[in-house]
Amino acid sequence: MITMKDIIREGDPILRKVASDVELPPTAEEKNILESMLEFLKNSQDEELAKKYDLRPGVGLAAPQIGISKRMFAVHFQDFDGAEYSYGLFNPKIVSHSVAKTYLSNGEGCLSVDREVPGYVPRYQKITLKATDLNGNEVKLKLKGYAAIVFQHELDHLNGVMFYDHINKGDPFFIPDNTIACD
Ligand SMILES: O=CN(O)CCNC(=O)c1cccc(Cl)c1Cl
Ligand code: NI
Repeated sequence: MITMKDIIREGDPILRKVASDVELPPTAEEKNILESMLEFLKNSQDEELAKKYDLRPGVGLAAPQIGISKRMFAVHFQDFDGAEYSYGLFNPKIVSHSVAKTYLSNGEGCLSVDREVPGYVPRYQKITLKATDLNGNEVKLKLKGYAAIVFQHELDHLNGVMFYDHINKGDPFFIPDNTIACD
């Protein structure tokens, strides 16, 4: 099982690389890895298991964060209106997005960043994302608000982007035009 010792921390160049496409169909090993990433997220959100294995909670995990520079990530969370998202995705791609942006009023955090980085992280408010899921099916997801934010945080990891790259250097709590809080 994946534990915190497997999580790559900032400073490791792999977090700044553009990850490589996964050749489809994925190998059994690639599927096992993605399934273990999803299992980590579920474990990290289970009070007993998180305590037992000293896991920091996460709603998403991208392969570069466990040292694998491949275009795959897992998400496991409920959004504010209770919709559940639990996916392992290969080669995710944003195919369209809103002009409008959104952000979480408490900012973002990252398992690869062992420090608080305060500030708003403006992201597209709505995205349409295409990918191949763990069962080998093409999925097309229309996401907005918190779900859109989480998927964009993970997709950033596949492109070597960290959440704090989006925080305004001069004023971390600057709110750009066309940007509204998601919560
Ligand atoms: O890349 C994934 N992680 O680093 C897992 C830890 N961070 C979170 O769960 C998290 C927390 C707040 C906002 C967002 Cl958008 C995310 Cl994703
Ligand atoms: Ni992260």
